[in-house]
Amino acid sequence: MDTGSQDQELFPRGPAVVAPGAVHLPVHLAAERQSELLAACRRWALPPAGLRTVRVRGGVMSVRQVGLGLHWYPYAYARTAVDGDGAPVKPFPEWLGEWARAAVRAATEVAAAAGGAGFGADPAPGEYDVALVNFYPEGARMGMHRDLEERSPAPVVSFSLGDACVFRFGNTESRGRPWRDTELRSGDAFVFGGPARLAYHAVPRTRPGTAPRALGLTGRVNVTVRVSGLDLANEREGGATAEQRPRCP
Ligand SMILES: O=C(O)CCC(=O)C(=O)O
Ligand SMILES: [Fe+2]
Repeated sequence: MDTGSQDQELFPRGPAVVAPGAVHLPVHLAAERQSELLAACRRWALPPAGLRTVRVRGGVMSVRQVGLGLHWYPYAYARTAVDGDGAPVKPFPEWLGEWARAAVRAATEVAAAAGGAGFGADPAPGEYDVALVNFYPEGARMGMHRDLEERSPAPVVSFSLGDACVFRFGNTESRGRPWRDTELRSGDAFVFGGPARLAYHAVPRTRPGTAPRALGLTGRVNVTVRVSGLDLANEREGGATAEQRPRCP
């Protein structure tokens, strides 16, 4: 079915449990909050340790990224932009952790009302400590992957800004089916944890030109907020902790 923006008034989008432990929260961020988050993303994108092109085995990702709190690179975390300009990663702001916790609370209510799986214990204040900001210019996509570099089972919270996209949420076993496609629009949040924490997911395409005009963004920005479960101060320099795992460009 076409779920274009013109249908929004006729068929208001409600929160949905996409898989056990995976909840879509449409219009979670009001327009003002979206602008606030976008303004922050623009600051974070500036050097040092700003937006960069990510090299993976077999090429470069079409999505450009910047990390907060810790720097994610294929396929580990570090304290500095080891595959960028080498500068210390920008700090993770406390307010963004609070936004993530609020989204988890909202998603928990949705999951409970549906009688489904929750996310385990609510993350404590200050527990969210890293974020990955993804910028999708027209034509960018992200292949099927799992978020494996964190050592915490806490739910991942994703906030979307700008152009809508198709968000493909699969299973924990393989990159293949079954999966479910959800349209994520500007202001939507998506929370995945519990039994869905290690599920494969992807962004097969964005829908160029669908960003709310007032936001003033060409393209799509996604901010995923996570609990790293890592204390890199006590780990070896560079902080590589995860096995080499492919995240397709
Ligand atoms: O852009 C998105 O909605 C998903 C991003 C994602 O999966 C990731 O950063 O690991
Ligand atoms: Fe991901």
